[in-house]
Amino acid sequence: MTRTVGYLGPQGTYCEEAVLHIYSKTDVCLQPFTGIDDAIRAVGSGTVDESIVPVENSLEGSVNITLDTMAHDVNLYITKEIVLPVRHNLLMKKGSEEIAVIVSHPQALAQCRKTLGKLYPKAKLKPVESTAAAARIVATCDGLCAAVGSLRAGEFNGLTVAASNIQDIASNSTRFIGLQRQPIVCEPGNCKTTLVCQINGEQPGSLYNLLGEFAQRQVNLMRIESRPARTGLGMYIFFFDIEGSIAESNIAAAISAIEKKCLWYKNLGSYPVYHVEK
Ligand SMILES: O=C(O)C(=O)C[C@]1(C(=O)O)C=C[C@@H](O)C=C1
Repeated sequence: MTRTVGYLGPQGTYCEEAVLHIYSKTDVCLQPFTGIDDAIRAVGSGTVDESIVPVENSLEGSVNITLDTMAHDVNLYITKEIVLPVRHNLLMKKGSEEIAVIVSHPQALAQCRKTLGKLYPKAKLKPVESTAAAARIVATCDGLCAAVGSLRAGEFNGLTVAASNIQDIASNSTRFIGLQRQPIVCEPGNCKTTLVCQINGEQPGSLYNLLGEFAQRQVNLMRIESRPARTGLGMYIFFFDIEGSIAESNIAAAISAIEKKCLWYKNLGSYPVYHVEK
């Protein structure tokens, strides 16, 4: 049976670009969603086999909706990571000159905030569901609007490029993850492992104690991110990205020690990392 892969649509998003670096269009059935959380929940409910969604950007940091949905709303595993260079363009209707409104995904607008402020100080920035949704809107607007998005989004919607490489930092890149209902076996090598847990924040040293379990086993942490636990103000959950696979004995031992010290805990899986060259 053909594998169905969900992503943040419509056609022309960076998310779709990440999917197409992993799968060929002829091998999978691509299913666009209007929201990142919809794409994630569709894996949980069995509507699609996998969804590929953004999780972190080098300029703007975490994509909170991805972290929160994974922690609170579904029980899924990360099965791959794709790091994609993100080069934004300002897309306009052919023949337009003035720009009063610039539309895009909030992450994309934020990644270009300084550049847009310099080029179009009077333009209003308007967030929409995705960069490709923004390009669609511009294709049907009165001509005073522009979209921040990819060259593909511009091409699909018949737009011209008014400015290219408008991200505030040239090396801008976004990490995407593939989510599935079952974990994969990731042989030690180019692997990462992600955990999320809630600790007892009222006990002094509880985070320090957790970190000690990694340190004493020479386990390298690549990222720590905290998000609200949703159990009250001042309560947090922590995401840990670890270098390596749970198939490695020191990582497996650190994880089982941590499990015992948390109020709740989820192992989000061990998975390979793919870097897309630009
Ligand atoms: O709107 C898109 O094109 C997306 O794929 C979403 C998204 C994100 O949410 O981070 C992906 C990559 C860029 O960082 C900007 C936007």
